[in-house]
Amino acid sequence: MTDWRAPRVAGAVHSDVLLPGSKSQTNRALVLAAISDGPSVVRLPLVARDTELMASALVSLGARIDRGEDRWTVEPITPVESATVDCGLAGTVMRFVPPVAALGTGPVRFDGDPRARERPMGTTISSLRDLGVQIDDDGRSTLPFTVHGAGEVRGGPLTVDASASSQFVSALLLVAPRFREGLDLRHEGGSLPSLPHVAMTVTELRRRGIVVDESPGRWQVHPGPVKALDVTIEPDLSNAGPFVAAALATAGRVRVRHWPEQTDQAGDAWRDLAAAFGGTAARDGDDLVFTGPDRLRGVQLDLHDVGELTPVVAALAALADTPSTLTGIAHLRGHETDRLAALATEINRLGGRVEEREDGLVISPAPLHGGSFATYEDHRMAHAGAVIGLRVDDVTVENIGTTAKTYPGFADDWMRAVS
Ligand SMILES: O=C(O)C1=C[C@@H](OP(=O)(O)O)[C@@H](O)[C@H](O)C1
Ligand SMILES: C=C(OP(=O)(O)O)C(=O)O
Repeated sequence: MTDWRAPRVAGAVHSDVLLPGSKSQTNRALVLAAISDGPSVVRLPLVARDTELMASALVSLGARIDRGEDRWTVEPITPVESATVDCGLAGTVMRFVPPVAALGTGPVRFDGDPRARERPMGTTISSLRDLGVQIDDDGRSTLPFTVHGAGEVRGGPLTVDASASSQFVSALLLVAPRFREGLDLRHEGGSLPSLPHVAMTVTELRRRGIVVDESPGRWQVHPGPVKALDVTIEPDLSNAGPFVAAALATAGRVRVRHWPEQTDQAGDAWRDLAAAFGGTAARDGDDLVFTGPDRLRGVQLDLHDVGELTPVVAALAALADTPSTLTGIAHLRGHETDRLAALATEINRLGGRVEEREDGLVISPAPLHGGSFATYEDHRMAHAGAVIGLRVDDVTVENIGTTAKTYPGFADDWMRAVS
Protein backbone atom coordinates (compact mmCIF):
# COMPACT_ATOMS: atom_id res chain seq x y z
CA MET A 1 0.00 0.00 0.00
CA THR A 2 1.66 3.18 -1.12
CA ASP A 3 0.04 6.42 -0.07
CA TRP A 4 0.83 9.17 -2.50
CA ARG A 5 0.75 12.94 -2.23
CA ALA A 6 -1.16 14.10 -5.30
CA PRO A 7 0.68 16.90 -7.09
CA ARG A 8 -1.01 20.32 -6.74
CA VAL A 9 -0.54 22.63 -9.72
CA ALA A 10 -0.44 26.40 -9.63
CA GLY A 11 -1.25 27.06 -13.28
CA ALA A 12 -2.46 25.37 -16.42
CA VAL A 13 -1.36 21.83 -17.29
CA HIS A 14 0.22 21.59 -20.74
CA SER A 15 1.32 18.15 -21.81
CA ASP A 16 1.43 15.28 -24.29
CA VAL A 17 0.40 11.81 -23.20
CA LEU A 18 1.06 8.43 -24.74
CA LEU A 19 -1.30 5.91 -23.17
CA PRO A 20 -0.94 2.16 -22.69
CA GLY A 21 -3.30 -0.17 -24.56
CA SER A 22 -6.99 -0.71 -23.99
CA LYS A 23 -7.90 -3.25 -21.31
CA SER A 24 -11.18 -4.11 -23.00
CA GLN A 25 -9.62 -4.66 -26.41
CA THR A 26 -6.64 -6.60 -25.06
CA ASN A 27 -8.80 -9.02 -23.09
CA ARG A 28 -11.20 -9.56 -26.00
CA ALA A 29 -8.25 -10.18 -28.34
CA LEU A 30 -6.79 -12.73 -25.90
CA VAL A 31 -10.08 -14.65 -25.45
CA LEU A 32 -10.77 -14.75 -29.18
CA ALA A 33 -7.18 -15.82 -29.92
CA ALA A 34 -7.52 -18.66 -27.40
CA ILE A 35 -10.58 -20.10 -29.20
CA SER A 36 -9.47 -19.36 -32.77
CA ASP A 37 -8.32 -21.61 -35.60
CA GLY A 38 -4.58 -20.83 -35.46
CA PRO A 39 -1.92 -18.62 -33.87
CA SER A 40 -2.84 -14.96 -33.40
CA VAL A 41 -0.73 -11.89 -32.77
CA VAL A 42 -1.71 -9.13 -30.33
CA ARG A 43 0.39 -5.99 -30.82
CA LEU A 44 0.75 -3.24 -28.22
CA PRO A 45 -1.26 -5.23 -25.63
CA LEU A 46 -1.97 -3.61 -22.29
CA VAL A 47 0.39 -5.15 -19.74
CA ALA A 48 -1.40 -4.64 -16.42
CA ARG A 49 -2.99 -6.71 -13.68
CA ASP A 50 -6.26 -7.35 -15.55
CA THR A 51 -4.56 -8.50 -18.75
CA GLU A 52 -1.93 -10.55 -16.90
CA LEU A 53 -4.80 -12.32 -15.10
CA MET A 54 -6.54 -12.96 -18.43
CA ALA A 55 -3.36 -14.31 -20.00
CA SER A 56 -2.71 -16.61 -17.02
CA ALA A 57 -6.31 -17.83 -17.04
CA LEU A 58 -6.15 -18.77 -20.73
CA VAL A 59 -2.75 -20.42 -20.31
CA SER A 60 -4.10 -22.50 -17.43
CA LEU A 61 -6.93 -23.61 -19.77
CA GLY A 62 -4.33 -24.76 -22.32
CA ALA A 63 -3.48 -21.74 -24.51
CA ARG A 64 0.17 -20.78 -25.14
CA ILE A 65 1.22 -17.16 -24.99
CA ASP A 66 4.64 -16.11 -26.13
CA ARG A 67 5.30 -12.62 -24.80
CA GLY A 68 7.64 -10.50 -26.87
CA GLU A 69 8.05 -6.81 -26.27
CA ASP A 70 4.89 -5.09 -27.54
CA ARG A 71 3.84 -8.29 -29.32
CA TRP A 72 2.17 -11.35 -27.84
CA THR A 73 1.70 -14.51 -29.93
CA VAL A 74 -1.20 -16.67 -28.80
CA GLU A 75 -1.65 -20.33 -29.70
CA PRO A 76 -5.22 -21.54 -29.17
CA ILE A 77 -6.27 -23.78 -26.31
CA THR A 78 -5.50 -27.47 -26.34
CA PRO A 79 -7.69 -28.94 -23.60
CA VAL A 80 -6.33 -29.60 -20.10
CA GLU A 81 -7.60 -32.01 -17.44
CA SER A 82 -8.37 -29.39 -14.83
CA ALA A 83 -7.44 -25.83 -13.94
CA THR A 84 -7.83 -23.04 -11.43
CA VAL A 85 -8.35 -19.44 -12.47
CA ASP A 86 -7.57 -16.38 -10.35
CA CYS A 87 -9.88 -13.59 -11.50
CA GLY A 88 -8.32 -10.98 -9.20
CA LEU A 89 -10.83 -8.14 -9.34
CA ALA A 90 -11.14 -8.21 -13.14
CA GLY A 91 -14.73 -8.22 -14.37
CA THR A 92 -13.56 -9.28 -17.81
CA VAL A 93 -11.80 -12.36 -16.39
CA MET A 94 -14.61 -13.46 -14.06
CA ARG A 95 -17.28 -13.02 -16.79
CA PHE A 96 -15.41 -13.87 -20.03
CA VAL A 97 -13.46 -16.98 -18.99
CA PRO A 98 -16.22 -19.27 -17.56
CA PRO A 99 -17.86 -19.72 -21.02
CA VAL A 100 -14.40 -20.60 -22.41
CA ALA A 101 -14.01 -23.19 -19.63
CA ALA A 102 -17.44 -24.57 -20.58
CA LEU A 103 -16.02 -25.61 -23.97
CA GLY A 104 -13.38 -27.79 -22.25
CA THR A 105 -13.66 -31.15 -20.57
CA GLY A 106 -12.20 -30.81 -17.07
CA PRO A 107 -13.30 -28.95 -13.94
CA VAL A 108 -12.16 -25.33 -13.76
CA ARG A 109 -12.34 -23.57 -10.42
CA PHE A 110 -12.72 -19.77 -10.38
CA ASP A 111 -11.99 -17.43 -7.47
CA GLY A 112 -10.62 -13.93 -6.99
CA ASP A 113 -9.96 -11.10 -4.56
CA PRO A 114 -12.26 -10.79 -1.53
CA ARG A 115 -14.22 -8.00 -3.25
CA ALA A 116 -14.55 -10.16 -6.40
CA ARG A 117 -16.74 -12.51 -4.35
CA GLU A 118 -19.22 -9.64 -3.95
CA ARG A 119 -19.41 -8.65 -7.62
CA PRO A 120 -22.52 -9.78 -9.55
CA MET A 121 -21.97 -13.22 -11.16
CA GLY A 122 -25.48 -14.73 -11.02
CA THR A 123 -26.19 -14.17 -14.71
CA THR A 124 -22.96 -15.90 -15.81
CA ILE A 125 -23.81 -18.92 -13.67
CA SER A 126 -27.50 -19.13 -14.59
CA SER A 127 -26.93 -18.54 -18.32
CA LEU A 128 -24.33 -21.30 -18.58
CA ARG A 129 -26.64 -23.63 -16.65
CA ASP A 130 -29.46 -22.77 -19.04
CA LEU A 131 -27.11 -23.87 -21.84
CA GLY A 132 -26.65 -27.24 -20.11
CA VAL A 133 -23.28 -26.58 -18.42
CA GLN A 134 -22.80 -27.97 -14.91
CA ILE A 135 -21.57 -25.43 -12.33
CA ASP A 136 -20.95 -25.94 -8.61
CA ASP A 137 -21.36 -22.71 -6.67
CA ASP A 138 -22.71 -24.10 -3.38
CA GLY A 139 -25.86 -22.09 -4.01
CA ARG A 140 -24.02 -18.76 -3.72
CA SER A 141 -24.38 -17.32 -7.27
CA THR A 142 -20.98 -15.65 -6.80
CA LEU A 143 -17.32 -16.57 -6.90
CA PRO A 144 -15.89 -19.07 -6.03
CA PHE A 145 -17.42 -21.71 -8.33
CA THR A 146 -16.36 -24.61 -10.54
CA VAL A 147 -17.33 -25.02 -14.20
CA HIS A 148 -17.51 -28.64 -15.41
CA GLY A 149 -17.14 -28.51 -19.19
CA ALA A 150 -18.60 -31.43 -21.16
CA GLY A 151 -16.47 -30.89 -24.28
CA GLU A 152 -19.10 -28.88 -26.12
CA VAL A 153 -21.96 -26.45 -25.55
CA ARG A 154 -25.17 -26.76 -27.55
CA GLY A 155 -26.01 -23.04 -27.65
CA GLY A 156 -29.23 -21.90 -29.36
CA PRO A 157 -31.85 -19.53 -27.90
CA LEU A 158 -31.11 -17.95 -24.51
CA THR A 159 -32.59 -15.06 -22.54
CA VAL A 160 -30.58 -13.31 -19.81
CA ASP A 161 -30.90 -10.28 -17.56
CA ALA A 162 -27.68 -8.32 -18.07
CA SER A 163 -28.83 -5.10 -16.41
CA ALA A 164 -26.11 -5.45 -13.75
CA SER A 165 -23.28 -5.66 -16.31
CA SER A 166 -22.87 -5.63 -20.08
CA GLN A 167 -20.05 -8.13 -19.54
CA PHE A 168 -22.65 -10.91 -19.15
CA VAL A 169 -23.66 -10.33 -22.78
CA SER A 170 -20.13 -9.85 -24.13
CA ALA A 171 -18.92 -13.02 -22.39
CA LEU A 172 -21.51 -15.21 -24.10
CA LEU A 173 -21.16 -13.54 -27.51
CA LEU A 174 -17.36 -13.95 -27.55
CA VAL A 175 -17.53 -17.73 -27.19
CA ALA A 176 -20.85 -18.26 -29.03
CA PRO A 177 -19.35 -19.04 -32.47
CA ARG A 178 -17.87 -22.16 -30.86
CA PHE A 179 -21.27 -23.33 -29.55
CA ARG A 180 -22.73 -26.11 -31.74
CA GLU A 181 -25.76 -24.03 -32.74
CA GLY A 182 -24.23 -20.59 -32.19
CA LEU A 183 -26.35 -18.37 -29.96
CA ASP A 184 -29.59 -16.39 -30.22
CA LEU A 185 -29.21 -14.17 -27.15
CA ARG A 186 -31.85 -11.81 -25.81
CA HIS A 187 -31.49 -9.39 -22.93
CA GLU A 188 -34.64 -8.87 -20.84
CA GLY A 189 -34.82 -6.82 -17.66
CA GLY A 190 -33.63 -3.36 -16.70
CA SER A 191 -31.76 -1.32 -19.27
CA LEU A 192 -28.44 -2.82 -20.48
CA PRO A 193 -25.49 -0.58 -19.46
CA SER A 194 -22.21 0.07 -21.31
CA LEU A 195 -23.51 -0.48 -24.86
CA PRO A 196 -20.21 0.62 -26.48
CA HIS A 197 -18.55 -2.37 -24.84
CA VAL A 198 -21.10 -4.71 -26.44
CA ALA A 199 -20.51 -2.97 -29.78
CA MET A 200 -16.78 -3.60 -29.32
CA THR A 201 -17.49 -7.32 -28.79
CA VAL A 202 -19.55 -7.50 -31.99
CA THR A 203 -16.88 -5.61 -33.97
CA GLU A 204 -14.15 -7.96 -32.77
CA LEU A 205 -16.22 -11.06 -33.69
CA ARG A 206 -16.95 -9.72 -37.18
CA ARG A 207 -13.28 -8.90 -37.75
CA ARG A 208 -12.61 -12.60 -37.24
CA GLY A 209 -15.17 -13.75 -39.81
CA ILE A 210 -18.10 -14.41 -37.48
CA VAL A 211 -21.60 -13.46 -38.64
CA VAL A 212 -23.54 -11.53 -35.98
CA ASP A 213 -27.07 -10.23 -36.57
CA GLU A 214 -28.13 -7.51 -34.16
CA SER A 215 -31.32 -5.76 -33.15
CA PRO A 216 -31.98 -3.87 -29.90
CA GLY A 217 -31.65 -6.34 -27.01
CA ARG A 218 -30.94 -9.32 -29.32
CA TRP A 219 -27.77 -10.79 -30.85
CA GLN A 220 -27.63 -13.83 -33.15
CA VAL A 221 -24.13 -15.28 -33.43
CA HIS A 222 -23.72 -17.87 -36.17
CA PRO A 223 -21.55 -20.89 -35.40
CA GLY A 224 -18.21 -21.14 -37.22
CA PRO A 225 -14.44 -20.99 -36.87
CA VAL A 226 -12.94 -17.88 -35.26
CA LYS A 227 -10.24 -16.75 -37.69
CA ALA A 228 -6.84 -16.12 -36.15
CA LEU A 229 -5.87 -12.47 -36.54
CA ASP A 230 -2.95 -10.08 -36.19
CA VAL A 231 -4.38 -7.11 -34.27
CA THR A 232 -3.02 -3.86 -32.86
CA ILE A 233 -4.57 -2.63 -29.62
CA GLU A 234 -5.68 1.02 -29.43
CA PRO A 235 -4.62 3.30 -26.56
CA ASP A 236 -7.00 3.03 -23.58
CA LEU A 237 -9.32 6.03 -23.92
CA SER A 238 -10.96 5.44 -20.54
CA ASN A 239 -7.52 5.85 -19.01
CA ALA A 240 -7.17 9.07 -21.00
CA GLY A 241 -9.80 10.43 -18.60
CA PRO A 242 -7.61 11.81 -15.81
CA PHE A 243 -5.31 13.53 -18.33
CA VAL A 244 -8.25 15.08 -20.20
CA ALA A 245 -9.55 16.15 -16.80
CA ALA A 246 -6.20 17.80 -16.04
CA ALA A 247 -6.73 20.08 -19.05
CA LEU A 248 -10.35 20.76 -18.10
CA ALA A 249 -9.63 21.45 -14.42
CA THR A 250 -6.73 23.85 -14.98
CA ALA A 251 -7.67 25.73 -18.18
CA GLY A 252 -4.84 23.71 -19.68
CA ARG A 253 -4.09 21.91 -22.90
CA VAL A 254 -3.45 18.16 -23.14
CA ARG A 255 -2.59 16.28 -26.31
CA VAL A 256 -3.51 12.59 -26.26
CA ARG A 257 -1.39 10.78 -28.86
CA HIS A 258 -2.87 8.34 -31.38
CA TRP A 259 -6.57 8.89 -30.57
CA PRO A 260 -8.36 6.54 -33.04
CA GLU A 261 -10.55 8.16 -35.72
CA GLN A 262 -13.15 5.46 -35.23
CA THR A 263 -13.48 3.30 -32.19
CA ASP A 264 -15.97 1.42 -30.03
CA GLN A 265 -14.21 2.43 -26.82
CA ALA A 266 -16.39 4.05 -24.16
CA GLY A 267 -13.59 6.54 -23.54
CA ASP A 268 -14.22 8.15 -26.94
CA ALA A 269 -17.04 9.92 -25.07
CA TRP A 270 -14.37 12.18 -23.53
CA ARG A 271 -14.77 14.36 -26.60
CA ASP A 272 -18.40 15.10 -25.66
CA LEU A 273 -17.70 15.18 -21.93
CA ALA A 274 -15.03 17.83 -22.46
CA ALA A 275 -17.57 19.96 -24.32
CA ALA A 276 -20.15 19.44 -21.54
CA PHE A 277 -17.66 20.87 -19.04
CA GLY A 278 -17.08 23.85 -21.32
CA GLY A 279 -13.82 22.64 -22.90
CA THR A 280 -12.92 21.61 -26.44
CA ALA A 281 -11.47 18.58 -28.20
CA ALA A 282 -9.82 19.11 -31.58
CA ARG A 283 -8.14 16.64 -33.88
CA ASP A 284 -4.55 17.39 -34.86
CA GLY A 285 -3.31 14.67 -37.20
CA ASP A 286 -3.25 11.42 -35.29
CA ASP A 287 -3.84 13.12 -31.92
CA LEU A 288 -6.70 14.73 -30.04
CA VAL A 289 -6.01 17.99 -28.22
CA PHE A 290 -8.18 18.89 -25.22
CA THR A 291 -8.44 22.45 -23.96
CA GLY A 292 -9.96 23.48 -20.66
CA PRO A 293 -12.41 26.35 -20.08
CA ASP A 294 -11.53 29.43 -18.02
CA ARG A 295 -14.24 28.45 -15.52
CA LEU A 296 -15.26 24.85 -15.08
CA ARG A 297 -19.04 24.54 -15.05
CA GLY A 298 -21.17 21.67 -13.74
CA VAL A 299 -22.80 19.04 -15.98
CA GLN A 300 -26.09 17.14 -16.27
CA LEU A 301 -25.16 13.76 -17.69
CA ASP A 302 -26.64 10.31 -18.13
CA LEU A 303 -23.55 8.07 -17.96
CA HIS A 304 -25.39 4.74 -18.41
CA ASP A 305 -23.43 3.92 -21.59
CA VAL A 306 -20.04 4.98 -20.27
CA GLY A 307 -20.25 4.21 -16.56
CA GLU A 308 -16.55 3.48 -16.16
CA LEU A 309 -15.81 7.16 -16.82
CA THR A 310 -17.83 8.23 -13.76
CA PRO A 311 -15.12 8.56 -11.09
CA VAL A 312 -13.11 11.10 -13.09
CA VAL A 313 -16.29 12.92 -14.21
CA ALA A 314 -17.36 13.14 -10.54
CA ALA A 315 -13.95 14.52 -9.55
CA LEU A 316 -14.29 17.25 -12.18
CA ALA A 317 -17.84 17.97 -11.04
CA ALA A 318 -16.53 18.42 -7.48
CA LEU A 319 -14.18 21.14 -8.81
CA ALA A 320 -16.87 22.87 -10.91
CA ASP A 321 -18.52 26.10 -9.85
CA THR A 322 -22.13 25.07 -10.63
CA PRO A 323 -24.01 21.89 -9.58
CA SER A 324 -23.86 18.60 -11.47
CA THR A 325 -26.19 15.63 -11.71
CA LEU A 326 -24.91 12.25 -12.88
CA THR A 327 -27.59 9.59 -13.64
CA GLY A 328 -28.03 6.12 -15.13
CA ILE A 329 -25.23 4.51 -13.13
CA ALA A 330 -26.81 2.28 -10.47
CA HIS A 331 -24.75 -0.63 -11.89
CA LEU A 332 -21.57 1.07 -10.61
CA ARG A 333 -22.41 -0.34 -7.19
CA GLY A 334 -21.18 -3.71 -8.56
CA HIS A 335 -17.88 -2.41 -9.94
CA GLU A 336 -14.45 -2.64 -8.22
CA THR A 337 -16.21 -1.05 -5.26
CA ASP A 338 -19.62 0.58 -4.83
CA ARG A 339 -18.42 3.61 -6.76
CA LEU A 340 -21.42 5.80 -5.91
CA ALA A 341 -20.90 5.32 -2.17
CA ALA A 342 -17.11 5.59 -2.48
CA LEU A 343 -17.19 8.83 -4.48
CA ALA A 344 -19.74 10.44 -2.15
CA THR A 345 -17.78 9.43 0.96
CA GLU A 346 -14.35 10.47 -0.27
CA ILE A 347 -15.32 13.78 -1.90
CA ASN A 348 -17.37 14.71 1.16
CA ARG A 349 -14.39 13.88 3.39
CA LEU A 350 -12.51 16.65 1.56
CA GLY A 351 -15.33 19.11 2.28
CA GLY A 352 -17.40 18.40 -0.84
CA ARG A 353 -21.19 18.28 -1.14
CA VAL A 354 -22.11 15.03 -2.85
CA GLU A 355 -25.50 13.37 -2.43
CA GLU A 356 -25.83 9.75 -3.37
CA ARG A 357 -28.99 8.84 -5.31
CA GLU A 358 -30.25 5.38 -6.16
CA ASP A 359 -28.86 5.64 -9.71
CA GLY A 360 -26.35 8.46 -9.53
CA LEU A 361 -24.83 11.44 -7.76
CA VAL A 362 -25.73 15.09 -7.21
CA ILE A 363 -22.59 17.16 -6.73
CA SER A 364 -22.80 20.77 -5.55
CA PRO A 365 -20.00 23.32 -5.44
CA ALA A 366 -18.15 23.51 -2.12
CA PRO A 367 -14.67 24.64 -1.07
CA LEU A 368 -12.51 21.51 -0.80
CA HIS A 369 -9.64 20.98 1.63
CA GLY A 370 -6.77 18.50 1.87
CA GLY A 371 -6.99 15.07 3.42
CA SER A 372 -6.76 11.41 2.67
CA PHE A 373 -8.65 10.01 -0.33
CA ALA A 374 -9.35 6.27 0.06
CA THR A 375 -9.40 4.18 -3.12
CA TYR A 376 -11.06 0.84 -2.14
CA GLU A 377 -8.85 -1.23 -4.53
CA ASP A 378 -10.35 0.84 -7.37
CA HIS A 379 -7.98 2.21 -10.01
CA ARG A 380 -10.49 4.82 -11.10
CA MET A 381 -11.00 6.10 -7.54
CA ALA A 382 -7.23 6.75 -7.54
CA HIS A 383 -7.60 8.70 -10.80
CA ALA A 384 -10.39 10.75 -9.19
CA GLY A 385 -8.19 11.57 -6.18
CA ALA A 386 -5.33 12.65 -8.45
CA VAL A 387 -7.63 15.00 -10.40
CA ILE A 388 -8.97 16.65 -7.24
CA GLY A 389 -5.43 16.98 -5.91
CA LEU A 390 -4.50 19.17 -8.90
CA ARG A 391 -6.59 22.00 -7.47
CA VAL A 392 -6.64 21.24 -3.71
CA ASP A 393 -3.64 21.42 -1.36
CA ASP A 394 -2.48 18.33 0.50
CA VAL A 395 -4.59 15.54 -0.99
CA THR A 396 -3.12 12.12 -0.28
CA VAL A 397 -4.34 9.24 -2.43
CA GLU A 398 -4.29 5.97 -0.48
CA ASN A 399 -2.73 2.99 -2.26
CA ILE A 400 -1.90 4.59 -5.60
CA GLY A 401 -0.59 1.12 -6.54
CA THR A 402 -4.19 0.07 -7.19
CA THR A 403 -3.89 1.82 -10.58
CA ALA A 404 -1.85 -1.23 -11.70
CA LYS A 405 -5.18 -2.91 -12.45
CA THR A 406 -5.17 -1.23 -15.86
CA TYR A 407 -2.26 1.24 -15.83
CA PRO A 408 0.87 0.31 -13.86
CA GLY A 409 2.73 3.47 -14.95
CA PHE A 410 -0.05 5.86 -13.97
CA ALA A 411 1.65 7.69 -11.08
CA ASP A 412 4.88 8.29 -13.06
CA ASP A 413 3.02 9.40 -16.18
CA TRP A 414 0.83 11.71 -14.07
CA MET A 415 3.84 13.34 -12.39
CA ARG A 416 5.42 13.91 -15.79
CA ALA A 417 2.20 15.25 -17.31
CA VAL A 418 1.33 17.77 -14.61
CA SER A 419 4.76 19.02 -13.55
O1 LIG B 1 -16.60 -5.39 -21.48
C1 LIG B 1 -15.76 -4.63 -20.97
O2 LIG B 1 -14.56 -4.63 -21.32
C2 LIG B 1 -16.21 -3.69 -19.92
C3 LIG B 1 -17.55 -3.42 -19.77
C4 LIG B 1 -18.08 -2.47 -18.77
O3 LIG B 1 -18.62 -3.23 -17.70
P1 LIG B 1 -20.08 -2.96 -17.05
O4 LIG B 1 -21.10 -3.14 -18.11
O5 LIG B 1 -20.15 -3.97 -15.96
O6 LIG B 1 -20.05 -1.54 -16.54
C5 LIG B 1 -16.98 -1.55 -18.25
O7 LIG B 1 -17.45 -0.78 -17.17
C6 LIG B 1 -15.75 -2.35 -17.86
O8 LIG B 1 -14.75 -1.51 -17.36
C7 LIG B 1 -15.18 -3.05 -19.07
C1 LIG C 1 -15.60 -1.57 -14.16
C2 LIG C 1 -14.31 -1.72 -14.48
O1 LIG C 1 -13.62 -2.88 -14.54
P1 LIG C 1 -14.03 -4.41 -14.68
O2 LIG C 1 -13.55 -4.85 -16.03
O3 LIG C 1 -13.29 -5.11 -13.58
O4 LIG C 1 -15.53 -4.54 -14.54
C3 LIG C 1 -13.46 -0.54 -14.80
O5 LIG C 1 -12.33 -0.74 -15.27
O6 LIG C 1 -13.90 0.61 -14.61
